[in-house]
Amino acid sequence: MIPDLASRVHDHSYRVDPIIRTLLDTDFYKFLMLQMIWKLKPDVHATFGLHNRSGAVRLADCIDEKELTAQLDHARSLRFQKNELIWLAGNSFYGRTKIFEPGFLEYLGDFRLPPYQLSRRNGEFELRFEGLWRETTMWEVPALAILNELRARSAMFRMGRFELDVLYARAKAKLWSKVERLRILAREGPLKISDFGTRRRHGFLWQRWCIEALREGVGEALIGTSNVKHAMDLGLEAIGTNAHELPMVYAALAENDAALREAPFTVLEDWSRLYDGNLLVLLPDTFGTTNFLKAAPDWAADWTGARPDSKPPIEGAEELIDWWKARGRDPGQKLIVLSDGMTIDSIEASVRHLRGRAQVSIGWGTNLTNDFAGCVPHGADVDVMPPSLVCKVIEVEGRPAVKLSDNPAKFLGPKDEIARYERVFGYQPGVWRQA
Ligand SMILES: Nc1ncnc2c1ncn2[C@@H]1O[C@H](COP(=O)(O)OP(=O)(O)OP(=O)(O)O)[C@@H](O)[C@H]1O
Ligand SMILES: O=P(O)(O)OC[C@H]1O[C@H](OP(=O)(O)OP(=O)(O)O)[C@H](O)[C@@H]1O
Ligand SMILES: O=C(O)c1cccnc1
Repeated sequence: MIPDLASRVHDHSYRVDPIIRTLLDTDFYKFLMLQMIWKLKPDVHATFGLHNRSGAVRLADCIDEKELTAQLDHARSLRFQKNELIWLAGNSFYGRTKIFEPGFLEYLGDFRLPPYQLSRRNGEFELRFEGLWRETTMWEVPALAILNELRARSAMFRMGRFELDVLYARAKAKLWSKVERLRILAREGPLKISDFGTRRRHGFLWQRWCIEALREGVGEALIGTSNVKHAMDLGLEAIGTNAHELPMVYAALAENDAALREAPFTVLEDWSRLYDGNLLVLLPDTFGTTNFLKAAPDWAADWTGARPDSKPPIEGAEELIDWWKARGRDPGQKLIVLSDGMTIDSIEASVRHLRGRAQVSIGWGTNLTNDFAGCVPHGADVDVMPPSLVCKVIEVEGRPAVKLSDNPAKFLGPKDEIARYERVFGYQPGVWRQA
């Protein structure tokens, strides 16, 4: 039973209240990827780093460094509990039992989050995680969830009991109005939606409220949550695909341009050695979607679906549909996971547009689990707007990691390496926009 949220925030403001309480409080795809890393790249070192894309919000201005340290240290003190490992071992995921090997579960038994490096520069935190990839990768989601929740707490710290009550009442009503629109959408035709909102959520219990509200509101249309702890507790499916870090690390490890060009497809080959069925979802945009699809081996078109993650959703989906058609596959049988900054408006528009043309599934993140805009009693929205924080792999075995994406705002890496990747992959900026 979820406690009264306003009372809880009020009552918990006087002592350390751990944000991450279990290592299962993370995205399911992290476990899928971790098993592959543990099996195929156990000795690779990869550094992850925090990157704040919202220039206007300086985290160190609103988050107390000591509190941040206490939260990060608490997360480092966690171990997987026996019952959690038994659940991971015995539960079926994507219709498959024993998706995790016994050796991997044994590895998890000894797992703890590796050390972190925290410093400050120009009013901003620098947070880095250096070490083995099979350890550092697990920081991404909890680190982001901690920072986002600390920021939300700092905004709520000065609010009184009734202001908090109104804040949550408004946020609940706001979410419910989205649920009502989804109900209409679900009555019109197929709808599949999943919570992807762990990393940028307002808080753990708020995320749970959102998931449970969605479940009551849309029923079967809620296919699950990417959050493993919520999935376990609520008896929901754990949902996951794969992330940019895989091609980013493989690319950084490439010894020459030819190997670099092949790296995104080597990732797919390795992934398909471990997983099949609905877990074969292409992530085409790491170094640009158009060139990825053009260069992709024909067998890639046999994968179950794709997750376009940086073009506007309809354009991204249309490009995939054209590609499957050109490769002689039926797009109507393919799964398209839309997950980049989805809002209720873009969900409605893309689901309606794509109905009957492909199987669409929505991964709903920030706009599900951290939308308090217009809910603050004094109207100071800026304090509750989630900053665009990411925690990305930045260095691999001493070499810089690069992400291009279809959206230049998401580029990562040193300028000269970005230029090299653009050349090697034949990156085509904005080609899709002119279509
Ligand atoms: N961040 C979190 N991660 C996992 N579980 C959580 C988290 N926050 C709350 N819970 C769980 O939700 C329930 C209600 O939480 P809450 O913290 O309000 O309980 P509590 O009795 O006040 O405990 P505490 O004083 O330790 O916070 C408890 O079962 C708690 O374990
Ligand atoms: O609804 P949202 O808040 O967008 O959450 C979901 C997004 O989060 C992840 O990427 P992340 O933003 O961490 O990195 P990226 O933007 O570089 O893909 C994921 O790839 C989704 O795009
Ligand atoms: O599994 C995924 O693809 C996923 C989950 C959460 C957030 N972003 C992506």
